[in-house]
Amino acid sequence: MDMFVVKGGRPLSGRVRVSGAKNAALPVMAAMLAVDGPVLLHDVPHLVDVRTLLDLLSRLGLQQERLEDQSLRLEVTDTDPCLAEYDLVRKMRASICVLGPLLARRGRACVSLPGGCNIGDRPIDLHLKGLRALGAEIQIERGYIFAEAERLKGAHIYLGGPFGSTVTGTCNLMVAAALAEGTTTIESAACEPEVVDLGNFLNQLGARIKGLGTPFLTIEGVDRLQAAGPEQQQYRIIPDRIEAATLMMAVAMTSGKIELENVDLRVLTAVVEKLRELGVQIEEEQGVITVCRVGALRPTDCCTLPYPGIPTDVQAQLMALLTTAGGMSVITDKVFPDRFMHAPELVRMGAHIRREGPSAIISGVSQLSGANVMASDLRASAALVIAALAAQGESAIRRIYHLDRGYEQLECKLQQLGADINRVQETRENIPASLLPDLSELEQAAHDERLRKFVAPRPHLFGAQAVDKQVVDKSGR
Ligand SMILES: CC(=O)N[C@H]1[C@@H](OP(=O)(O)OP(=O)(O)OC[C@H]2O[C@@H](n3ccc(=O)[nH]c3=O)[C@H](O)[C@@H]2O)O[C@H](CO)[C@@H](O)[C@@H]1O
Ligand SMILES: C=C(OP(=O)(O)O)C(=O)O
Repeated sequence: MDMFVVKGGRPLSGRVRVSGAKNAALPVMAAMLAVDGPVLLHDVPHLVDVRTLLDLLSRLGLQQERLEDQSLRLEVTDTDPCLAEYDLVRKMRASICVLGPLLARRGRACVSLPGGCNIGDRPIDLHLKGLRALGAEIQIERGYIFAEAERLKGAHIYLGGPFGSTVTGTCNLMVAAALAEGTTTIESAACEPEVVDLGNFLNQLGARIKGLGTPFLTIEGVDRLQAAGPEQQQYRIIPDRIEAATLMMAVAMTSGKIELENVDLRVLTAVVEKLRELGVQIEEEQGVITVCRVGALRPTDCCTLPYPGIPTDVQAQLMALLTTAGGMSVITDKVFPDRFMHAPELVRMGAHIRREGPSAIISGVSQLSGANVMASDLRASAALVIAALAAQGESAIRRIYHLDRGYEQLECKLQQLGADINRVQETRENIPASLLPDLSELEQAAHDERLRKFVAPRPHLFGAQAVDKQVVDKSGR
């Protein structure tokens, strides 16, 4: 397993390009199961999630070819398979996006219940409700969804759940409805730019989806999805707004100045407004975004919401940033109210964070300090990286395989911006000495009255007297 070793305290500066969006690329790739003929996708990032989905899609009869660095040619060559096995599906949430295309194009699907980041409850009841409304027979047995339909039929679907709509659910239903007989209307559809990207992709291949980017979609079913000519055979994935926001927060936290290419600020309004409120300058000139922090960070209150609100996928990074804002901030996650696994890790670095239900109350400190920390999910990993870049001293961030699911070469991009961050194997030898207090340090501590009580139970360091005292205290005398 790999980990990052980060030496904090260097302001970021320079220019990098943001990659294509993971959460747009994955549903588009899955939708290819419903498409006849080849399509060349551009700006598909090199990510573990992309590789996992390609593995799954190849077992479902999709042939793939990486052409130039970021381009991927996909084409269905076998329409028989319909089984998406647990071993692959458990690794990522977006694998549930094969359900709609398989059902619509092949009439049957057997898909394991999906995995993904451990960020709270992630049911799929809305996906199933929508597919049932389109006429699918669905059962769940032994952890698998068994779905069947001769030809799906258009229907009216209300997709509102307790926390708003569903992103991957809307993706599944859009593909299913695109090939259904008749017209489907989806009320309370997700408006996220990644959903719009999938809709644009399907429309380019002959689908008739109207209302993209609004909560009310009208989808007129067609018989097939296929490129009408060479121009329609190519599609470019949108830039990753979450990666862009993460880099903006990294520069804000390290007081640097960077330039970002391949960013669409129009889909980042809520994030940009919030960062400006905190004291971050964000300007666009000729397609390049300049980000720099001016003065001390100000505290704020904020709430994650479905698009166009602040995305839950930047909540962890924003929390890292607010740990050093001067004053009290409150973050509430209205999409995943339990998505706070990063908070105790930030506390290891000296942050003051208290959890209150779906909120975290952050009391800003002047400086974080490097520590051993553990990534628990994709965006939590990014939050720890940001915090480590600004902390005093070195940090070791374990379990960065979570980060590799969704950030393309993040450490290389940060190195390009001047950060001292390295990927090393997770072994004891690779942990910075400053994070492994050695015996001589403890010996020194023994001479320091204030620290002595913390390390007293080591007989060979502190002598028999200290040990005796322990025994006496434990026995209650
Ligand atoms: C691969 C991908 O695109 N992942 C994103 C997608 O996940 P994903 O599509 O899994 O998230 P959803 O939009 O479905 O979930 C949003 C909320 O709806 C609830 N819900 C969802 C489905 C359902 O059937 N019933 C239900 O109650 C969930 O528990 C959650 O509280 O959107 C999330 C919310 O923007 C992001 O954090 C993820 O990065
Ligand atoms: C939560 C995320 O991914 P997934 O839905 O694949 O778990 C994410 O991209 O932040």
